[in-house]
Amino acid sequence: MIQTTLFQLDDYGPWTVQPTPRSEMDLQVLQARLYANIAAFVGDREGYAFYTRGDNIIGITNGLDREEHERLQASLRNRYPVTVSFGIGTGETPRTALEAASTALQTAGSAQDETRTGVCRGKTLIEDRMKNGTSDENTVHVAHFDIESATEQFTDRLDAFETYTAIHRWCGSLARHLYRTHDALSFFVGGDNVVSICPAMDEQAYHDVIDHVTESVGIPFRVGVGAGRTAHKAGLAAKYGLERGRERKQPVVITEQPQTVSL
Ligand SMILES: Nc1nc2c(ncn2[C@@H]2O[C@H](COP(=O)(O)OP(=O)(O)OP(=O)(O)O)[C@@H](O)[C@H]2O)c(=O)[nH]1
Repeated sequence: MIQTTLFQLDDYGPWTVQPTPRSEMDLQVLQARLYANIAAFVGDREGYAFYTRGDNIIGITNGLDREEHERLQASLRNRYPVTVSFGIGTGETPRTALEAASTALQTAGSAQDETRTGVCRGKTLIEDRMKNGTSDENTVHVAHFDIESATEQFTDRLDAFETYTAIHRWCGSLARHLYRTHDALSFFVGGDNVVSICPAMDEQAYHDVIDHVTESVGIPFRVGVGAGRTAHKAGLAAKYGLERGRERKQPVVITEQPQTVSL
C-alpha cells in the first residue's frame, strides 16, 4: 500500500487576477516557496513531494499521519496569502492512491470554489488499517531514470532550449508509458532525471520500458530501482542502483537497501 497527498491551492486562478492581474514573477516566487516549504516538511518525514503544476503538488507521504498533515496546513495558513487544501489517498498502486487523493479533494469542492479553504480530506494508511484492516506492508518502489551522457549528447552540443524540449519529450513519453502500463507516477526532477513511484516490477519489465521509450524517442537511458518503507529509503536505494549501473554500464539495477543513509 502507498499513501499520496495532493496539495492544491484554493481558488488560486481567480486570486491571480484579483483585483487586477498579478505579476507573473511574484506568482512564480510564491509557487516556488510553497513547493520548498512542502518539500522540506514532507522530506524531513521521509516522504517525497513533486512540483508538478505549482498550484498542485503531489506528495508520496507514507509515514505522515493526519496530525502532521494538519500541522503543515496550519503553518502554510500562517505564511501564505492563499490557502492550500489537502487530499490524502491510499491504494495498491501509486496511480490508485493518487486517484483516491484526488477524489477526496474533488468531493470537498472545486479547485475554484471560494468557500473551500484549507480542507484536509481522505484517509491515511494508519486510518485505513484501523478501519479496514488493510495490510501494513507499505513498501514504496522508486525508479530513478537518467539519460546516458546527457551532457555530451545535449548540454554541450545543442542550445539550451533544444536540450530542454528534447528532455521534456523523453520525460513525457516515459511518464505516459509507465502510467498506462504499470500505474506508476513519474516526475521530472531536474537536469536529465525522472523519478517514478512504481508498483513492484521485475528487471525485465524495466528493460521493456527502456526499450519501448528509447525506440520511440531515440534517447538511451538507464534506471536504478529501490524499495523501502518510505520514499526516502526507496529513493536512496534507487540512487545507489543508478551509480552502480553507471559504473558497470548496466541499464537496469535493482538494489537492496543501502547500508548508509547519508545522502
Ligand atoms: N534532481 C537530480 N538531478 C540530478 C541528479 N543527478 C544529476 N542530476 C542533474 O542531471 C544533470 C546531468 O548530470 P548527469 O546525469 O550526471 O550527467 P550525464 O552527462 O548524463 O552523465 P551520465 O549520467 O554519467 O551518463 C546535472 O547537471 C543535474 O542537473 C539527481 O540525483 N537528482
